[in-house]
Amino acid sequence: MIAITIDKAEVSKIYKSIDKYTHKGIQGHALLIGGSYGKIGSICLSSKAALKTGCGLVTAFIPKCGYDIVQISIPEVMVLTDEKDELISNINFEIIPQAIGIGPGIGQELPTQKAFNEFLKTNISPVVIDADALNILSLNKSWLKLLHPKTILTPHPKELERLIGKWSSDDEKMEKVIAFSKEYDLVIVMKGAPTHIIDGGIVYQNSTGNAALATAGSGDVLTGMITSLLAQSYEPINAAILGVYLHGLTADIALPTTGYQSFIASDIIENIGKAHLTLGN
Ligand SMILES: NC(=O)C1=CN([C@@H]2O[C@H](COP(=O)(O)OP(=O)(O)OC[C@H]3O[C@@H](n4cnc5c(N)ncnc54)[C@H](O)[C@@H]3O)[C@@H](O)[C@H]2O)[C@@H](O)CC1
Ligand SMILES: Nc1ncnc2c1ncn2[C@@H]1O[C@H](COP(=O)(O)OP(=O)(O)O)[C@@H](O)[C@H]1O
Ligand SMILES: [Mg+2]
Repeated sequence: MIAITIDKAEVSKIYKSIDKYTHKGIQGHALLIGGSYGKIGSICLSSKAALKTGCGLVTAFIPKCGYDIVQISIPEVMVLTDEKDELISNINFEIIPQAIGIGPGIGQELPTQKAFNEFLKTNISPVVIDADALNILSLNKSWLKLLHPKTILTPHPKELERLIGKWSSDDEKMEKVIAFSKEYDLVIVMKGAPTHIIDGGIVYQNSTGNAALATAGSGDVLTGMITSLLAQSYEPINAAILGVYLHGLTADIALPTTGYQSFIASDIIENIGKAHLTLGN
């Protein structure tokens, strides 16, 4: 196993500054798929985080009940809706996104499971899989072989346990995740304190972030950030490394003004700009 610390020196090697002559059409189009009745906020957070991380265009694919919510809360984001009101049942779109993030707030209802299966069979874009989409994979493990190489999975400890089963020590957990990453050729963002990223036999350990991130929606924001970087043509492993680093750095930057208690997921989004500025333009 090779172990690498994700610090400023490491991310500076992969960070791409913005070209003076770029435009929104070549800056990457990210599609965020998720939300269900009562959990539209998750996709608002992911979509806004994607825009703030620098991609040129963001579209949210959500159930109909979220249409006004997303349009009003983030006017910069375009919206496509499912035919169903309260859940996603048929993921159908004509745009060609450069990356897709799927799962925040999507729920695990049977029609949503079926839609996710169809999506996996037909999708051609690089993907980040999070939250309930991970739980759906855990319920249907044979679908794991439908994932393209280097698909990014972002489980928190409970989602990870559902995917790979229980472990009895940190060493055993790491062995199991490495084996899982190798078996399906996946990039695993193993969220925690600290977050590790596993790409086969290489394990990256993040150095940013603090307990302020233990707040609702902070993972939804991370999904938007990594999807945005993927859409901007970062290789999957580099999108995961840079996304996790910047996400943690926002909490380190904000902590002196928010304290641990009052920091919320929207504060991550507000500080993405300052985090980016520590690396370049
Ligand atoms: N505003 C919104 O719309 C929000 C929607 N969310 C969505 O709600 C759905 C359910 O997500 P949840 O993650 O809450 O549900 P889960 O049932 O997947 O996870 C919650 C369980 O995991 C455990 N857990 C979480 N992090 C842990 C850690 N670091 N160490 C140990 N145990 C840990 C908790 O104790 C709890 O038992 C997802 O689709 C998610 O995207 C949440 O992200 C919260 C905000
Ligand atoms: N104590 C902590 N220290 C550092 N990072 C944390 C801590 N608690 C949570 N995080 C980070 O916050 C995020 C939580 O993600 P997740 O559990 O998916 O949240 P949600 O589903 O509510 O959006 C992860 O990136 C995780 O690493
Ligand atoms: Mg989550």
